[in-house]
Amino acid sequence: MSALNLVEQSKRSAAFAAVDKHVGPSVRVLGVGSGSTVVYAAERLAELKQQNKLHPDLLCVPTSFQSKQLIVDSGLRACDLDDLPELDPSAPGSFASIDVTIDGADEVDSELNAIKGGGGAHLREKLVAAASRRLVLVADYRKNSDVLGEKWTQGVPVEVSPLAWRTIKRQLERLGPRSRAQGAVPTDAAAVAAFELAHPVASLRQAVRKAGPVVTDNGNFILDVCMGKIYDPPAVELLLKMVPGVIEVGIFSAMAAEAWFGNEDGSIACRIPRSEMKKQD
Ligand SMILES: O=C[C@H](O)[C@H](O)[C@H](O)COP(=O)(O)O
Repeated sequence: MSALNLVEQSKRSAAFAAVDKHVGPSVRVLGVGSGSTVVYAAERLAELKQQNKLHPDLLCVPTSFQSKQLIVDSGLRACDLDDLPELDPSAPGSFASIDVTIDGADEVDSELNAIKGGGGAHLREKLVAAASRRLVLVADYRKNSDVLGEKWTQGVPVEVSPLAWRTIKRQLERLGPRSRAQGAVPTDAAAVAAFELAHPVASLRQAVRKAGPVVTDNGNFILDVCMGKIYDPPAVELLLKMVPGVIEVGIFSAMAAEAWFGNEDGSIACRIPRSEMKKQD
């Protein structure tokens, strides 16, 4: 099998396995992620729908324009996040009105912190993930990592306001130890040790087959911020998010409950956060 086919096959097997495990007739509201791996999840959902194995009134919450098309093309019903009924506020976890969300990832570390937004969809993806009782990631073996930034070296996708993208870029690039020492941003010890590079480099993501920048589904720009390995994803997420004009950061810290990977040898691995594994030992 060629390398390309191997990657596609591993995406497909991970997506099929995750859907089979998590999307049965009891799931009433499903979040549908974005990207090339989720295409296979949608393929499996369409099959299950044909076989009457899904809830008859299943609602699917999209995370992007692409995701909505996948839902509609699979014969499923799309529903906006804000159209979901408000749950009993006194019930535990009541904010989570989505039963489960299946989404892709660009890189996943041992605690299931993830980098997302390679396709520019991370703002809506994070909104949907935060409203989900369970976030399940699906990916091929190239995304399976110990530390974020080890395999995904294109930078953390950061959605920013087009109004002042140059100013935001400069501020993001000042998030090195020197600017922290000057008091430009918090000098919190965890944040200082959070990433590898003293001077992050942010680049405006350029469109392909259109002159100029990528414009997200929300009308914003994307800065890809290279900062080497990310040793403390929650601290870095917070640090980036504090820069005025940053709309959403493509670091998803401690949001995923499970990650399914298609391996090179054709097998499938399901991972939970390493700290959870230790508790189960
Ligand atoms: O913005 C895009 C999303 O975060 C995707 O889920 C992520 O980039 C992974 O995409 P793919 O499955 O194509 O590798």
